[in-house]
Amino acid sequence: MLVSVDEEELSLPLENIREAMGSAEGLDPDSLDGLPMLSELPPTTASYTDVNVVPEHDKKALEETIFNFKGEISGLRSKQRSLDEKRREALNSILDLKGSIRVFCRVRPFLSSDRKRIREPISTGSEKVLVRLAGSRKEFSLDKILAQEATQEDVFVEVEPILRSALDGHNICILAYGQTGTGKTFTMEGKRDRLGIVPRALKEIFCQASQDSSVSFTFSMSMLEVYMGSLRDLLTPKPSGRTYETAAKSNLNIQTHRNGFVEVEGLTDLNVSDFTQASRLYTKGRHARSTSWTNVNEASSRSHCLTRINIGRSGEAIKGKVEVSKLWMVDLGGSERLLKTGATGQTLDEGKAINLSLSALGDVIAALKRKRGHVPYRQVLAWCWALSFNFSLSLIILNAEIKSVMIIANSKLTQILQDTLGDGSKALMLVHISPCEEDVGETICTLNFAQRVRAVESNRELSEELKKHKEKKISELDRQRKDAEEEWQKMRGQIQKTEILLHEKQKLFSSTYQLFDDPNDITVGPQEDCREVIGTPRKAETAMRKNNCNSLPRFMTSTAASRHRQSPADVEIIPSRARFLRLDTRSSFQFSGSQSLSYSEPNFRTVLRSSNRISRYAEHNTPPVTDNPKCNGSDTRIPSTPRNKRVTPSQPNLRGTLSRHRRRMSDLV
Ligand SMILES: Nc1ncnc2c1ncn2[C@@H]1O[C@H](COP(=O)(O)OP(=O)(O)OP(=O)(O)O)[C@@H](O)[C@H]1O
Repeated sequence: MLVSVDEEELSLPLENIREAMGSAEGLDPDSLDGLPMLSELPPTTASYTDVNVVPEHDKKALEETIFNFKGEISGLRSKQRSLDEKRREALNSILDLKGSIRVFCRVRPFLSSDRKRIREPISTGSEKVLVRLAGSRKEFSLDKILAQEATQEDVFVEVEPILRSALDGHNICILAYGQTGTGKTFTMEGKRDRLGIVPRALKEIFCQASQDSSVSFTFSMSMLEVYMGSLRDLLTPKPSGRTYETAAKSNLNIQTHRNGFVEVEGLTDLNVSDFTQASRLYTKGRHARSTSWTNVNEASSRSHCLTRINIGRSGEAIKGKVEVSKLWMVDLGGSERLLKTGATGQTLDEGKAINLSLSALGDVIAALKRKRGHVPYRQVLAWCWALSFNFSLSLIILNAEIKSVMIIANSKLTQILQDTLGDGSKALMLVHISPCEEDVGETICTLNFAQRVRAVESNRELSEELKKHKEKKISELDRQRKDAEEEWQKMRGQIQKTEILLHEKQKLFSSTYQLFDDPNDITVGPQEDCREVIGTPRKAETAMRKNNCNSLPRFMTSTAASRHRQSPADVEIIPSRARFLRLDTRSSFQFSGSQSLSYSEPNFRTVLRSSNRISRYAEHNTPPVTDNPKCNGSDTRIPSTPRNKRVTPSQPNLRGTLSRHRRRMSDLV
């Protein structure tokens, strides 16, 4: 057998050859597409009489290239980590400067059922809302106003930075507050074609997590509802023989650990590894809530619905520690003015329950903003016991007990949220208002509440000079954050490209020298585009490895006997020890590590072709390297979820029933 080889080319690393060939044909040397097939390489001059004889120095060159690629990847990764650190610090400072509890206002557009007047009572600026009422005007300043025209996308853009902060390890709480029918559920859940914050956030966190290979993320999800003092688990499995109603009504206890960590005892907490799973659970939770709505009269707008994502972070970037943070997304019950409505009985109790819990929430947030020593998470509880005592003195024990049970239960909302409203956490409250004249009274109540939550900072109105200074600082930090993010993305692109080259070399090395992939080795291809597969990086990596492994033809994968010969210890030392492996361990199908070999023997040609096809197959099956893939939950398509499993709002016919249930208290007068 005669193989002709250019001896000089044998010592050239593959990328040099590629570069030379690429530039000769006007190709981008970085691109793998358009590379000539090995079979197309021109014949060379040197010749060997036996195919099994491959110069040792060529093997060394290949090993060195692999070694260098690994070094390059680890250097890039460490740069990426420090950039991520910079980005996190900048983002955190921005959020702190803007305020750790921010209040936005969204104005609902007019609905076809609304009576529209020529002169609208609400006018908006970027941070101000003006309300006209009987000849007087009242102005409210908030952090951001989302006018009637604001789309779901506009809302999500404002929420995005705080989500990033959740992945960075902070406890986060996003709350939708407002009068019944002003669009809280629309903002949080959305509609099929206009997804709300929760489904977008689920998509965004998995997408962002899949891009960060320096941290390993784990996610789990829970959903519950607070209705008239009972906590209802919305993801509990339905036990056979019991209606969901009975199963879900189990009253759960809240536990506060010494370190301040709050846990709802017995609450279903399910691991989720990708967006599809999470959205499936979210749909289940929403339906559970819907079911109870149809069965329990008036429960629709009389409850708070809470979705929690627990985020676990571990890995090199956080020095081997495991950190857990929480993201709460809350659709609060509708606030009502009880005196105006003149409601009685159950409706009055529900209204009181919601208003009390909302007022307790306002107290807690206001206290936190004032950075008071005592935060009244349980203030309502103390009050309730005093009330109960007084009443018992007056021998109205029964009445007092009923009231105290209700009040205790209502404070549960603030108890559950206490570790996401305290130090180091960040909260965003989206207050919703109606554009209608007849709702102006309730609109003012809502905006007063919003002002109260924001009161302390706005009372300390900064001077113009200080305001400018603050804005300058924020934009400077924002630039730093964006620069770090851009650099990080570039690094990511470089890592992906180097990983592809490394992977090719490793494959070439294994196929040539019959060594097998080291399971602990960096043998990943490019990271998958999160728009196609949204999962945790670890999962994506595993899938990629499997894919790579399966892409080898059978004769190139290890047999039981060869695995036995090649102990794991041998495999682990590919870069250092493999170069000393004897040539006689190679099979007759092996060829030199350098792809500059030309050949004339037909069998050899077949092997080379199949090897080349493998590499091309791998390229086609790995998603393209995107320099800056956009995660933004704005892409509302959910490609991989079957139609019947997609996140959808409540069924229209059910919605019809619900809207009848949604008795507006103002209509009861
Ligand atoms: N920004 C918006 N754009 C279009 N439609 C909206 C918007 N906001 C609310 N709506 C519509 O207004 C109606 C009431 O909204 P929604 O049910 O979200 O109110 P809510 O505040 O959640 O009420 P409740 O307190 O009873 O739960 C729905 O039909 C919804 O589609």
